[in-house]
Amino acid sequence: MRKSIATVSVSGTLTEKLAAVAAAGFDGVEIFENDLLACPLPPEEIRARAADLGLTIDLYQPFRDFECVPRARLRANLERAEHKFRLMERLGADLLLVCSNVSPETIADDGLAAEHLRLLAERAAEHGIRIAYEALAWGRHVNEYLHAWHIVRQADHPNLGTCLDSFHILSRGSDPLGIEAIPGEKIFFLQLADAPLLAMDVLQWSRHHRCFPGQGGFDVARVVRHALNAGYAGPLSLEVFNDHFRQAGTARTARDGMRSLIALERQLQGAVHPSVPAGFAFAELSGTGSLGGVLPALGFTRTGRHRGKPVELWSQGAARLLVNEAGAGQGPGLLAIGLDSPDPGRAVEHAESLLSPVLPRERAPQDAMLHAVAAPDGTEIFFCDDGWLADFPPEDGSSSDDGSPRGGGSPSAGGSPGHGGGGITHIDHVALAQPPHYFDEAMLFYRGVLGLQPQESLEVPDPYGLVRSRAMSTPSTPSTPQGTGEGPGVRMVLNLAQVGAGQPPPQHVALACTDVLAVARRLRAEHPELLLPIPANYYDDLEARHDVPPELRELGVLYDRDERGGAFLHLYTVTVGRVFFELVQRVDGYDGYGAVNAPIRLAAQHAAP
Ligand SMILES: O=C(O)c1ccc(O)c(O)c1
Ligand SMILES: [Mg+2]
Repeated sequence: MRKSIATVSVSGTLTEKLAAVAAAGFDGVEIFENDLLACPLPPEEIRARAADLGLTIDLYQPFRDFECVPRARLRANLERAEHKFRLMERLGADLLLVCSNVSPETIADDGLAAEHLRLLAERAAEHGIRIAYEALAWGRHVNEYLHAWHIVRQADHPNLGTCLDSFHILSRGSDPLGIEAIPGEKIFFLQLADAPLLAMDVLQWSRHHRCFPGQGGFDVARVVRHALNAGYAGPLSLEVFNDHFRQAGTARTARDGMRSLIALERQLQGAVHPSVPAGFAFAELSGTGSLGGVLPALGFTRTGRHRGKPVELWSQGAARLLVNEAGAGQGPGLLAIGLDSPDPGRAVEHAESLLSPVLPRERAPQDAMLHAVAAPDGTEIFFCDDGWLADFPPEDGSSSDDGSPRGGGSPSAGGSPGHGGGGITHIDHVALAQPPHYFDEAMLFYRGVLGLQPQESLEVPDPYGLVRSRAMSTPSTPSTPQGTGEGPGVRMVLNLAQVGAGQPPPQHVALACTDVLAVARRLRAEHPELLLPIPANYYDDLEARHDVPPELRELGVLYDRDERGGAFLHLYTVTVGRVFFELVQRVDGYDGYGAVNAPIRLAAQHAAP
C-alpha cells in the first residue's frame, strides 16, 4: 500500500519535513496549512520540491468550520474555499480535507450539512478537486464517522467523500466495523494515529498525545482492516499531533513513522514475530575487573575472559555479566544486552526490516556474537545462540580450541555462586533510561523489533520530579507463564525522567534469586556498605499493610503483593557509576516489578552519598 504522512507529524520547516519524509521512504504527504503558510517558497516551488523528492501531495488540510452555518456565512465560506482551490491548483493537490464544524454556532441539521457540502463539492469539481469530509471527535454536531458518512451519502456528489481518522473513531469508543458499510470508493482518505489510553478531554488528547500506530493502546490495524474490506485503495497516512515529535529529530521521527507502517502491514498480514527471545544471555557493563568488588560481593565469579578484547565474563547460575574496559572511564554503565534468540540471523534480519540500525560486524573472525542492533537509547542488543560463550574461555587456558564453551548452556553450569543457597539464578529484568522525546520510539522498538508486549504505563514520583516507567516483556500465556517456558523470558523496564529531568534515571540490572533473604543476610554481614538504606517509616507502613517477617526491616528488603496472592521481595544495591543492581525473588507467580516501592527507592537513591 502507498504510505503517506501529514507534515504536522514531524518537526522542522516544510522543506526539511519533505526531505526527511522522502528519505524515510514515504510515497506522499498531507500538507498541513500552517506548514505552507510559514514556508517562504511559492506553492509552485513546493510542488516541484515534492516532485523532485518523488513525493505526491495527497491531501491539503484542514479546511475548517464550513458546513451548517447561517446563509450569510455560507457565502463567505465558499469564497474562502475558492481561494483554497486556487492555491491547491498551484500546489498540485487535488484532495481537500474538510473537518466537521466545531463552532458553537453550528446549526444541528444534517440536511443543511449535506446541502452545504454538495455546494462545496460542485465548486471543487470545477477545479478538478475532491472534498474529504472528516468527523472530528469534538465536532459540534458531527463527531462520529458514520454520521459524517451519512451526510456525504445524502449530499451525493462524486467529488465528495469521507476521510476516516483512526484517532477520531477509536478515541470515542466507536466500533470500526461500521466502516464496512461505506463503499470503498467513498472513503477518500484514511488517516492513522494511535494514542495511549488516557482519560482526558478528547481535543487535548488528540492535539498532544497522538502517536504512531503500535506506540499506543488503540487497535489501529482493525480500522485499516475494515477500510480495506470496504474496498479502500488509497494511502495509509500517518497524522500525528505530538508534543515530543515536534521537538524530536525530523529524520528520526520520519523513519520511526515508516517503521510503524511496516509493522502495521505485517500485522495485517498476520505475521508473527520470527524470533522472540527466550531469556537474557548477558548484560554488558563498562568498567574494570570486579566493578570495585561489587560482583564477588553479589556472589559472581569470573569464569572467562574474551579471546581478544578487554572483556571479562562474570557468572552465577545462568546470570552472566560482561565487564568491558571500553568506556570504563565514565564509570560503570550498561553498554549492551545479550538475548537468547532461537534464530539470531532471522532476529537481526527482522530488526533490519524494521529500520533498526544493525551494528557493524567488526568482531574478530572467530567471534560468535555477530548479530546486533542499536536500541533507541544507544544500548546495543545482541541476538545470541549458545555459541557466544565460546568467545570467553576460562582463564586457566584449559579450554580447547574446539569451541565448546565452558560453563555454557545449562543454568547451573555457569560458575558456582560459592556462597551456598539462595544465590542468583538468572537476569530477571533490565531497566534502561530513555532519552527525552524518544519514549514512543522505544515502545515500538521493543514491541516490534524484539517481540515484547507493553505492560501498564506508570508515573513514579521522585523527590525532585516524576519518572515515567513502562515494563515490556515476552508474552506469557496461562500455559507457559513467565519462568517456565523455553526460558525465563525477557523483561525490560523503560524509564524516562518526565519532569525535573536534570540527570537521567540510573539504569539497573535485576537479578533473580531463589532466596533473597539469604542473599541479603550475607550482604548485610559482609558488605553492608553496598545496601541501599531504606527508611524505617517504610517498614512501619509495610507492617501495617502486610504480615511480613520483621527481618525485612533489618535487611532493607522491600515487599509487594499482587491480588492473586503472589509476592515480590526485592533489594537494591547502591549505585555504582550509572548503574545499580536489584535482587529479586518472585513468589507464587508475582508478575510485576514492585512499582509501589519505586518512589521509596528513588528517594533513597537521592539520599545516598
Ligand atoms: O486537531 C485538529 O484540528 C485536526 C485537524 C485535522 C485533522 O485531520 C484532525 O484529525 C484533527
Ligand atoms: Mg485527521
